Amino acid sequence: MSAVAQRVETEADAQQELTDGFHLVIDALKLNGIETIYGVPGIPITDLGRMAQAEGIRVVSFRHEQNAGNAAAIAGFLTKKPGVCLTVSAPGFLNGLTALANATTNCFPMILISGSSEREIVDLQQGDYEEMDQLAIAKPLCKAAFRVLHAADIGIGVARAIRAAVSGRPGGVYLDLPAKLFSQVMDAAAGEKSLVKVIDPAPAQIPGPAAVDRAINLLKGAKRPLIILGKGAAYAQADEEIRAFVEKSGIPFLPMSMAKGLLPDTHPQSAGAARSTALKDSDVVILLGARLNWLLSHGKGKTWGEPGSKQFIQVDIEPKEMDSNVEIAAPLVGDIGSVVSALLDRIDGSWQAPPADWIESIRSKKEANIAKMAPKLLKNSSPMDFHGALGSLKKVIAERPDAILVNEGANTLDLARGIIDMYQPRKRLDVGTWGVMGIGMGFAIAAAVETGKPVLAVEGDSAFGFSGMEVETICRYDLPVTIVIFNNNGIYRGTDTDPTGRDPGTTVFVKDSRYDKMMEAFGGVGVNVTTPDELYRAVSAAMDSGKPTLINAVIDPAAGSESGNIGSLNPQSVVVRKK
Ligand SMILES: CC(C)(COP(=O)(O)OP(=O)(O)OC[C@H]1O[C@@H](n2cnc3c(N)ncnc32)[C@H](O)[C@@H]1OP(=O)(O)O)[C@@H](O)C(=O)NCCC(=O)NCCSC=O
Repeated sequence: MSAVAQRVETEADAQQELTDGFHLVIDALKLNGIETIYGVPGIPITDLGRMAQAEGIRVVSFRHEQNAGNAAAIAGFLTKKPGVCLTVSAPGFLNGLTALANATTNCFPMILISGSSEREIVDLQQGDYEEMDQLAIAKPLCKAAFRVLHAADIGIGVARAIRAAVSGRPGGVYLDLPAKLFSQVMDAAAGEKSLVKVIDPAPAQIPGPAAVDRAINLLKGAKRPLIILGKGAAYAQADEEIRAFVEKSGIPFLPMSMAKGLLPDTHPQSAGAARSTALKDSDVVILLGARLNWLLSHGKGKTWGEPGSKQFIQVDIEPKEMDSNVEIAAPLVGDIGSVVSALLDRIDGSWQAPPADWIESIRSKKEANIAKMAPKLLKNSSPMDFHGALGSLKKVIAERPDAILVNEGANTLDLARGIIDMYQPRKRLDVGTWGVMGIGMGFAIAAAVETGKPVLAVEGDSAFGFSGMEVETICRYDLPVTIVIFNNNGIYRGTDTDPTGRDPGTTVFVKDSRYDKMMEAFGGVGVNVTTPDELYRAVSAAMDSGKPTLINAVIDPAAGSESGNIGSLNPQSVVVRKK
């Protein structure tokens, strides 16, 4: 019981049991099955964290709110329950907001709960401690934003936040809790009654029969059909239905990055290693929880072959997603599980497998690409190049298919995505829709906390920098996280120079840094490796030990290309200035 609640209890009728805002927030979260809070303590939520811990909620305290927010977001993706991030007011809130916006963009259910300063002072702009109109700032960056002013409304506020985060298209929700709310006191029985258990927070959305017919007819008429699996399909946890749909239909599938493993990358129907062919030559494409955004070249242009050569079936829970970039011939609005089950029912005796020449053209392209890649993965050179190092990590994951792979960087991301095969759903967590750097340690921590599985975070040296201080958090909570830093001394590569000779080049870091020493500073294991063989041995040992480990993998500073394989997004100057 908080000091305030205690004092009021002794002063008032000793028979009357009281509760306060702190307890009501905790009770509301617990009632709705929230088992973990990710956050950073401070005014005015320090006691909330302490009390939540005392009440049995797992509270994971971070060093920076952005990382706590990313952890909450990916916890939401992994569990289909909203991940909760708790922050202090103004600056802490703003630090968490990047993660909230990223969660919304990626459709991860998350609730950012921030303490805030007094309404009366904020609204008159009288300069309160950490004064900021947080609700107004959060609104455009999330699905919904709520503020609770009275203890009796905490139950409703938490319920609304949960339902908004997980129903329909999931996303980020902001819940503003002013400092004064926490010490508001009310009768305990009335408080308990005011709590709301959210029933059926994400109701199934069944597709209309006509929409299913339209999609099935299109698929039946296709000569070169393709299934694209997005992270929405991974989120849905309809793994068996999706697998059955792919296998019974016989249609080749192409997984987006975080959908890898829904079916194993080694599955005979995978078109992952024949991506260009699959996109360019297909005639009917069914998008399962994948959006036609930049990652799919907006469904048009040379990636997609001849203009007009494509017809799209799109499965999405959000009707407004349809026709966002190109015409969708067969929109299928509903949740992935319900839609796939409906499609599956229609794959009956009259279904014919796709034409053999289509299957063969994907297979031969795939085999050619894999054969071309194979020798590069076996190179045991020192310093390492990306392919040699990733060849080692590919083996590590093949031997531990239930491990979770977190991945960010430029070349480190783009090459790992293709090279490291995934075998199980929701085991690959990466930069997602925005291609955002900084998710690494937050994702790794939540993956370990939520699943208890070994986590391998494969990080570019630049990407790691955004969340690197959380290695202390990993050591403090003794989490089974192995971090590999691909250290090539800079962003993209480590060879740039300042043409004026005054400063370091804008994309380089301190040469030959030893990131492994950071881990040792906090009692974890640090290892420095220079060959793929050493890397394989060090990562295998770390993952088997379950001890927090950071492996500094020395990569040739000249290895790597600008922006990995999305260099075309980087504008280039067309003017050469005369000196
Ligand atoms: C936009 C993309 C979806 C598409 O990239 P593409 O290069 O077209 O495809 P990728 O999937 O990367 O595959 C590249 C090629 O490798 C082939 N490929 C894929 N897997 C394999 C395996 N296992 N073996 C052999 N070859 C393979 C694939 O068929 C392609 O060849 P072909 O079929 O022959 O073409 C991707 O680049 C992406 O997800 N980018 C996000 C990057 C990001 O977020 N960066 C953060 C910012 S970095 C900050 O600077």
